[in-house]
Amino acid sequence: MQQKTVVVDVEVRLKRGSLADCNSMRVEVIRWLETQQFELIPQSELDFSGCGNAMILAEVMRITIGEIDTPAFETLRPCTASLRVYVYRCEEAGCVEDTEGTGEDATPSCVQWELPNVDLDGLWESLIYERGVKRRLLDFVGTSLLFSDRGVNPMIIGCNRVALLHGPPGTGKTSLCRALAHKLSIRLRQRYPRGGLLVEVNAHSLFSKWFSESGKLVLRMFQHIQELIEARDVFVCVLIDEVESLSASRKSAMSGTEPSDAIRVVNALLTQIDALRAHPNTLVLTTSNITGAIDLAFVDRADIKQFVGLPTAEARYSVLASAVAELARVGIVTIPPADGPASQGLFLPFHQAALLAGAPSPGVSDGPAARSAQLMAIARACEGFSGRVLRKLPFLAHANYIQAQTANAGEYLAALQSAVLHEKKDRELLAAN
Ligand SMILES: Nc1ncnc2c1ncn2[C@@H]1O[C@H](COP(=O)(O)OP(=O)(O)OP(=O)(O)O)[C@@H](O)[C@H]1O
Repeated sequence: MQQKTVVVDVEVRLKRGSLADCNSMRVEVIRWLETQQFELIPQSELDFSGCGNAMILAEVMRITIGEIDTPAFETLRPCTASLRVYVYRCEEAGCVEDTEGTGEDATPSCVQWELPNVDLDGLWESLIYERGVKRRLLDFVGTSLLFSDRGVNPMIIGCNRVALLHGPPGTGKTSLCRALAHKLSIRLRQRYPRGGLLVEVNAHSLFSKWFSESGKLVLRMFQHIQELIEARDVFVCVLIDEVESLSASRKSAMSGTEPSDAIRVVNALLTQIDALRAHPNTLVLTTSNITGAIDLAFVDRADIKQFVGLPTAEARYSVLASAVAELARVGIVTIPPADGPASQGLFLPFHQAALLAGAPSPGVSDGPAARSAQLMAIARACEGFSGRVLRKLPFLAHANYIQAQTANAGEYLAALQSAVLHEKKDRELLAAN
């Protein structure tokens, strides 16, 4: 018998209103998968329509394969993998804003999500980074939990359970933090049966017109977080966005242009973050656009500092391919029936597309190879664009160059190319001014 070595995480989302028992479902899914020979593709959805299991067909909405740590090109099948199956239900209500003040003066101090949350489901898979970025974040949490389980003395080995994601604007840092919190609430379900909570704080908002009140605001907010943490069967992620604004305030305070209030507020925040360390069911995720501007006191608290850069050619190709596939799914982009269902056969995988020499011949836009070559040329032209810009281009391509209910794939890709050229010109103009 072949040895089962590679661990594969499989997430099973139950349908809305499903009353299925998660443990029984887990057993059913494992039983089915262990007999299957198909290839497991990392971060893809599994087609289980032909599984022949009445319980799975009636109750399951989606089955997703997690990150797989095998060398690229190595084929992995369910029957030879070691499967870790997680069954979950999504909280249907979106985020809730906890605001300070009333009327015009109302300032959202934090936003709270119950996890797993329907609004965040699929976000992790939609974010495309170089190999290892997501794995590193998951491994960081794994090590943090192991150390706290084994009672490793924090005075001997520092572990604050604080992560800092930094990089250019629009590269998906905030989204990645939200997606990580959602993912953890699914994967840590056995440990935290009541699920998770994500409390999102925008650091900048702590220093706006509420400046003189900020100290109190920080304390009140962390008191609230402490109350949430008290329930030991809930995993609480605290996301602090734009942490560089804290340092800016502290620096200006130290140079004497601001009252000592600013120093007190930042110190209060750092003290509160330190206090969270005592609770193993918490994780602090922070983001920043300007790495150099972050307070060293803050940087030192982060156990890991993950740079999140502009998308690589492979990521750009995948983001754009997923956008065209989505438009094909809803029938806005059409593909010839001979190419198969819209969800498949639209584009070749990146490594195959990269082998296609140059752009496709003019006028030839049908068939996965021709489309992939065209998309590859577009993806290459998008060098320097952030993920945020890439996600907007497919909309602009339609709005500016199609303006019809449907377009064939060739027409749409030509529109996408025009949208990219337009975006580049806009950027050149902005840079020149
Ligand atoms: N690598 C990527 N893959 C897929 N989508 C991405 C990627 N990077 C960014 N996006 C998309 O861009 C949008 C903006 O992302 P987000 O706001 O999380 O970025 P950010 O880095 O936090 O930005 P900022 O620093 O300006 O706050 C999201 O819709 C996200 O899904």
